[in-house]
Amino acid sequence: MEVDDSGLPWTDRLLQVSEEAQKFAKAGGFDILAYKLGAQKEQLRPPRYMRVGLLQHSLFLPTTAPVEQQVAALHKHVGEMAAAAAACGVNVICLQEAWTMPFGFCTREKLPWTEFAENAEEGPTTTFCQKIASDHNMVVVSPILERDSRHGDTLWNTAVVIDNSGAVLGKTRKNHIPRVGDFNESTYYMEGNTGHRVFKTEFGRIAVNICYGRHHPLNWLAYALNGAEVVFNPSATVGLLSEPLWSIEARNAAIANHYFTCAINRVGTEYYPNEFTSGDGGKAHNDFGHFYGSSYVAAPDGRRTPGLSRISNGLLIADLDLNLCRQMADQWGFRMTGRYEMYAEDLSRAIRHDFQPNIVTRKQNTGCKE
Ligand SMILES: NC(=O)NCCC(=O)O
Repeated sequence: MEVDDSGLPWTDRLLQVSEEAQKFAKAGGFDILAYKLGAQKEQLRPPRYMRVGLLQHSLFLPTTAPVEQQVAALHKHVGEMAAAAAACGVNVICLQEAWTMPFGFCTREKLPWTEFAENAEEGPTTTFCQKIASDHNMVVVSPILERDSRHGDTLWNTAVVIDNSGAVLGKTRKNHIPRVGDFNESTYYMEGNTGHRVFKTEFGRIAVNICYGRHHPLNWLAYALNGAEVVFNPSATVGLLSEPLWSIEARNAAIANHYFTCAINRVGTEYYPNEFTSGDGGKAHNDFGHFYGSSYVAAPDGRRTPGLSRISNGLLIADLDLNLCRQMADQWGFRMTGRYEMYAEDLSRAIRHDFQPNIVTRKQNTGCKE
């Protein structure tokens, strides 16, 4: 059997969780799972492990509590989960989409939900995450609702990336805004304008494909073109809508793009004070349905970790040997065999207003005998 540097099989293996982390988990009522996704031993390159931590959680106060109190409760509990991740030696943690707030976009009401928006560079949540990052030498990916006051107070769905020194490395915005089910986010913010940034950290190159972007294979591809080795997919999605797709999309993206993917979803059912409808003839209701958690990590060779719970708060830790990305690129050659010029030509034709689909019909094919 192939072994890695530690002499253990390089396939999946459960990691030990430190006692200190277990204490945090018991006190905070959340699960911790830890796995290793190793690579084959190479002669010239030592293994290059990045230890990631994925956090999934519910709200800690009702959606009707004062905004400041809701944010403070989330900071407190998520801070404890991050401390558990630090106690496990995590290098990079990623929080769930819009982690500081209820996913109140279903309501289409502006207040109080827009009051959760914050400045990405200097807002209280970024300051909070900077301290976690510098205290624990850990990169923090913090997806928030952004208020961009330099551009007319516009709102964005943004992930802030803070490096392990505590400095803001940059931000990246959600590229694809859903128009499906109760996901009425297009009432609040537009498609992101930051492209497919990849962030070079001390531990490896990371990117963030926020939620609905996971349904778009070309979106995943663009992060690979820019050299991502790990792509986080912080999400907020509900069972009746997307659960059949959940285990497939991020895993498939990992295979197709020779990188690791980390799919993260919140848990719980959020209730809103005023009823809203789903535009499907059904009855008005006060809840968004069940956010099913099930966060997981997928490797470029198709392996994946088990998922966190569908109902409980949790921290998923995974050791990723980034050498596996190039090993899979060499083995399968998807990047090498991709016909990018042909796709680029197809795309540039398809976006023209006078586009004619390239369909061969009998009538056009005059060279053939009837
Ligand atoms: N947050 C978000 O974009 N949700 C859309 C639904 C989905 O992609 O599953």
